Amino acid sequence: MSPRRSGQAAGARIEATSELGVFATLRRGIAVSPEMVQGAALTGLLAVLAAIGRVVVPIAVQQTVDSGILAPGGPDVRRVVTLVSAAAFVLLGAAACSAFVNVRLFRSTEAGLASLRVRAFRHVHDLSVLTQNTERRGSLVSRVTSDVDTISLFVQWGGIMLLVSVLQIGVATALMAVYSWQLTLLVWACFVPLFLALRPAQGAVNAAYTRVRERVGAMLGAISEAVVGAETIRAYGVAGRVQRRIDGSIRSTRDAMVHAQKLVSVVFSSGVLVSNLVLCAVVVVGTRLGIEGDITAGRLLAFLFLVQLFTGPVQMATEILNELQNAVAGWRRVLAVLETPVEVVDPGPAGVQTPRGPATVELRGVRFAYPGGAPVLHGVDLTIPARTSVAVVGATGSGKTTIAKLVVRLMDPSAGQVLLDGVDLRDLSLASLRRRVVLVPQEGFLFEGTLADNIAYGIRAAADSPALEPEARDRRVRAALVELGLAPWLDELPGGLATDVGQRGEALSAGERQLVALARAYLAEADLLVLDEATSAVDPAAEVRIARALDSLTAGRSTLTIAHRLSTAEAADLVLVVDEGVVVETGTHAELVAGAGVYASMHESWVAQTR
Ligand SMILES: Nc1ncnc2c1ncn2[C@@H]1O[C@H](COP(=O)(O)OP(=O)(O)OP(=O)(O)O)[C@@H](O)[C@H]1O
Repeated sequence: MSPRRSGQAAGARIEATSELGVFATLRRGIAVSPEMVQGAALTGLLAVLAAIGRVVVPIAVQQTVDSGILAPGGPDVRRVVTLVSAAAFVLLGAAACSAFVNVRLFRSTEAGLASLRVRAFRHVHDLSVLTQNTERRGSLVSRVTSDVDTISLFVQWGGIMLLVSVLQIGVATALMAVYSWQLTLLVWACFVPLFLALRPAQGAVNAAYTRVRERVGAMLGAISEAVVGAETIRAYGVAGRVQRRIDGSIRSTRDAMVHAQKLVSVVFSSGVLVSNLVLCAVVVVGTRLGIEGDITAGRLLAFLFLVQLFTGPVQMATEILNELQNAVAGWRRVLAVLETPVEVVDPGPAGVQTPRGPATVELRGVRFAYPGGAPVLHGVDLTIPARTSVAVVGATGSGKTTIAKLVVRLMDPSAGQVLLDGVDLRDLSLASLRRRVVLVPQEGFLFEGTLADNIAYGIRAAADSPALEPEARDRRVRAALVELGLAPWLDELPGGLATDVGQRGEALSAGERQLVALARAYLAEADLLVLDEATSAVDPAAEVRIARALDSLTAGRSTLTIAHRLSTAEAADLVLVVDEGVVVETGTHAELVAGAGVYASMHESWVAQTR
C-alpha cells in the first residue's frame, strides 16, 4: 500500500512563517521569482559605473585644489575650468547610468513580484479546503497582498539603495586608501564595531518585524470577518464586542509597529552618532598628518568628501536593514504558503481520463478525520449505480456532507478509496473529475455581476479556448433556464438576464439564489451531481419551481443528494442511512419504511409531524 493510500488526517496547516534564515529566505525568494534577477549582470555593471561616478567630485576637488588653485606657479584657472568641465561630463554619464539602473530594477522586480503574487494565489487555490480553513480568509489574503507589498517596498527602494550603497562603500574605500591609508584605517576602525554591534540588533529588529507582519495579518483577518459577518453581528447586537476585538487587534498591531520602530531608531541614531564622530576624528588626525607633510590640503578635503560618501550608505544601511527585515518577514509568510504541501494532488495530464457517460461511484472502506479531530467516518462502503438517484439521510453531524466532499474530492479519505467508474479519484486528472462531477452546495456562491454572468460560471471550456461571445453565452444561459422550466421566472425579473445579483447575490431571494445554482449546475453538463439539499424555507410556489428544475437537472444523471427532507429520500431510487460515520441501512424508501431500523423510526416521527 502506497503512503498516499494510507494518508493521515487531511489538511496540512499553513505555518505562520517559514523557518528559513535571512539569506536562505532571500535565496528561496529569488528562486521562486527568478524574474527578479533577470538582466542582473548588465544592471550590476551600470550600477558600478554610477558608483564610480560618485567619486568624481572628491577627485575633482583634490585635483582642483592641489594642481589648480595651489599649483606651484600660482593658481591655474584654465586647469580648474578643464577639471570642472570633465567632472560635470562624467557626472552626467553617471546620472544616466543611475537612471537606467532604476528603470531596469523596477522592471525586473515588478515582473518578479507579479509572478510571486500569481504563484502564491494559485497555490492558495490548490490547497485543500481543509488547509485553507486552518487560517482566516483575510489573513490568507494578506499573505498574497500586503506581505508581497512589503517585499516590493524593499526590492524597489531598499534593493536599489543596497546595491548602490555597497558599491559606493567599496569605491569610496579604494579611493580613500589611495589618498591616506592611515585615515582609511581610522574610518574602518570606527565603523567595524558599529557593524558588529548591528548584528544582534538585526536579530531583534528581525523578530520585531515578523511580529508586525503576523499582527497585520491577524488584524486584516479580524476586520474582513467582521465585514463579511456584518449582518449577523447587527442581528445579535454584538457590534460592541466585535469592535472591542478589532480595536484590540489594531492596538496590538500598533504596539508591534512602535516596538519595531523604536529598535530601528536606536540603530539609526547610533549610525548617525558614529558617522559624526568619524568626521571629527578625520579632521583632527588629518590636520596632524597634514602638518607632518603626509597629506596635501586637496587630499584631506577630498578625503572628507569621501568620508561623507562612505558614511551616507552606512547610515542608510540601518534604514535599508529596516526595510529588509520587514521584507524578509513578508517573504517568509508568502514562502510559508508556497511550502504548504498541496494535499489534493492533481495527477494532471498523466492522470486517467475516464470517458463521459453514466457515472458509477463507489466508496470502499472510507475513513476520515478532520485535522486534529476525532474520526468522522469509520469505514463507509457504498455504491451509487449509474443513472441512479441516491439520497443520503442521517442525523445532523452524522457525516453526510463529509461523504459528499469526498465524492467531489474536495479532500481525500484518511483511508480507503473513492472510485469513479472503478478508478480511484486520486488517479483521475482533476480536470476530468471536475468535468464529470459537480457539487451543488446548499448556498451556491454568487459573484458580483449579472444573473447571466453567474449562471455562465457553469459553462465548461478548455482552459485555452477563447471566452464565449456575450450573445452566444446569453443564448446558452437562456436555453438552460428554459429547459429547467424557469423561463417564467426569468420573464418576471425586470432586468432579465442582466439583473444585477448584488454582492454575494444579496439582491436575489434565497429561493432565487438556489435557482441560479441549479441553472449553473445544468450548464456544467456533469455525469454525476452531488446535491446538498437546501434547508432554507421558501414559499410553496418557489418550492414547486425548484422541484421542477431539480427534476430536469437530475434526469438521466447519477445523483447523490444529501437529503434533509424525507420527501426527497422518498423520491430517490435508493436511500442510504448514515449514523455516526457508518452506513447503517441501504434500500428503497419503501423497503426501509417496512423495516424496523433507524429510517423507519425517522419516517414515523416525520409522518407524525406533518400530520
Ligand atoms: N471542517 C471541519 N473541521 C472539523 N470538523 C468538522 C469539519 N466539518 C465537519 N466536521 C465535523 O464532522 C462531523 C460530520 O460533519 P458533517 O458536516 O459531515 O455532518 P452532516 O451529517 O452533513 O451534518 P448536517 O446534516 O448538520 O449538515 C461533525 O461532527 C462535524 O463537527
